[in-house]
Amino acid sequence: MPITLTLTPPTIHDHVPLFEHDHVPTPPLTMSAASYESSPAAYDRTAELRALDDTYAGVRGLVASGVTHVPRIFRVPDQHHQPPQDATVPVRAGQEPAAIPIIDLRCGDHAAVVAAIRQAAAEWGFFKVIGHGVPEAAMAMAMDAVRAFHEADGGEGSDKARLYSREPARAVKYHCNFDLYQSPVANWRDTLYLRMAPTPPDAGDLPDNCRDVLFDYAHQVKNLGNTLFELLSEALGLKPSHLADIECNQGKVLLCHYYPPCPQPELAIGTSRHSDGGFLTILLQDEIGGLQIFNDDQWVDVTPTPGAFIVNIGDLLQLISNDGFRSVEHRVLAKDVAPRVSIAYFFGTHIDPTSSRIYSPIKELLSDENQPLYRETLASDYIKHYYSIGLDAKTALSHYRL
Ligand SMILES: O=C(O)CCC(=O)C(=O)O
Ligand SMILES: [Fe+2]
Repeated sequence: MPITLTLTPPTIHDHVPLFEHDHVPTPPLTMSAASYESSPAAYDRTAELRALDDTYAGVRGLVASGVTHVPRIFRVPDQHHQPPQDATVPVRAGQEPAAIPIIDLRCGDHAAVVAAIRQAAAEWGFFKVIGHGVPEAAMAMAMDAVRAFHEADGGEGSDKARLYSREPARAVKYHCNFDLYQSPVANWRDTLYLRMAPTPPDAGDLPDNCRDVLFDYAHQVKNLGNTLFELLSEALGLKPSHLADIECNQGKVLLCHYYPPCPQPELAIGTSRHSDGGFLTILLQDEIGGLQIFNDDQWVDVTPTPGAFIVNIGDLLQLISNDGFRSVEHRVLAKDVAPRVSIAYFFGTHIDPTSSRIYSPIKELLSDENQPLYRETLASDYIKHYYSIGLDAKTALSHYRL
């Protein structure tokens, strides 16, 4: 299977404190639990990344092989668990989620819903929605299908082997870390990637065991996304169709994540801290937990709420709203209890690399008191920039700040 790799030399890991080993073996470049008990002297990060990639089996395959220690490519530097540089207080994990708003879209009071969304998007950048109209059965079936895909064997001829790729042009692919060779820390996570729009994938490309269910799920969540874009437009004081008119909802990507149980969760991270690059994300998580957002100088748990979706603002919506809405950093902790499944549905024209659309702060929102905070950007340039950085930094948006 052809895989195009862009290799970058290791960075932060050169400075990570090394683990103590009495014995210094040379790790073979094959995928086994033993090969990942790598030693300080023999550590070749790029080779180990490649070794993992070459298995086509991801973190799930590693765990299935019986690994009992977190391999170094996944080990998080100490500073990773610290807040971003501008924060002033230490991290406190395990916060109560008291203030993350839960918004009932069917409450019957349209103005109240718009006001709640305005406040949540401006203050939190994250909120949960209930009364959203997506049948709970469709949500449950999608989660089961994603779990089944990831837990299936990855041997020759399997869907996993067929789909394993990080080729940008492919609409349907499966891989371990889209930014494996860019980011300083490999995440304890595998992902099935489905680009649903602007061009829908061939049905035949989707794995047999989740094709119909995920198509149906994507259809339902697309409708919810359209509703949310209308509400968000109104929340900005614009006509309901404004965000759709400027094509914020055109590109659509589903990321179906699987976080295998981690033998040393304190040494690894499920998803490194990042903000989402697009306009809007609608996330479904199972009951395991681990998602946190960085709010008010601390990490706050986004606890599972049965039947709810989590909605968050992406970088480009922060840019065009001229900071009216916030794109907030979040991360997923590794857990040792059980596998965790989540499905993130991203909306953003920028996901289409051929898009020639330019985004800048929306003119109707600007005034003498509200001067533009960002320079304009070609949608495709933004995404290129975002992907070139990889997760683990919030520098993509700041690059465009005036
Ligand atoms: O798995 C999750 O809960 C979050 C995933 C996420 O943040 C992302 O895909 O951007
Ligand atoms: Fe995210």
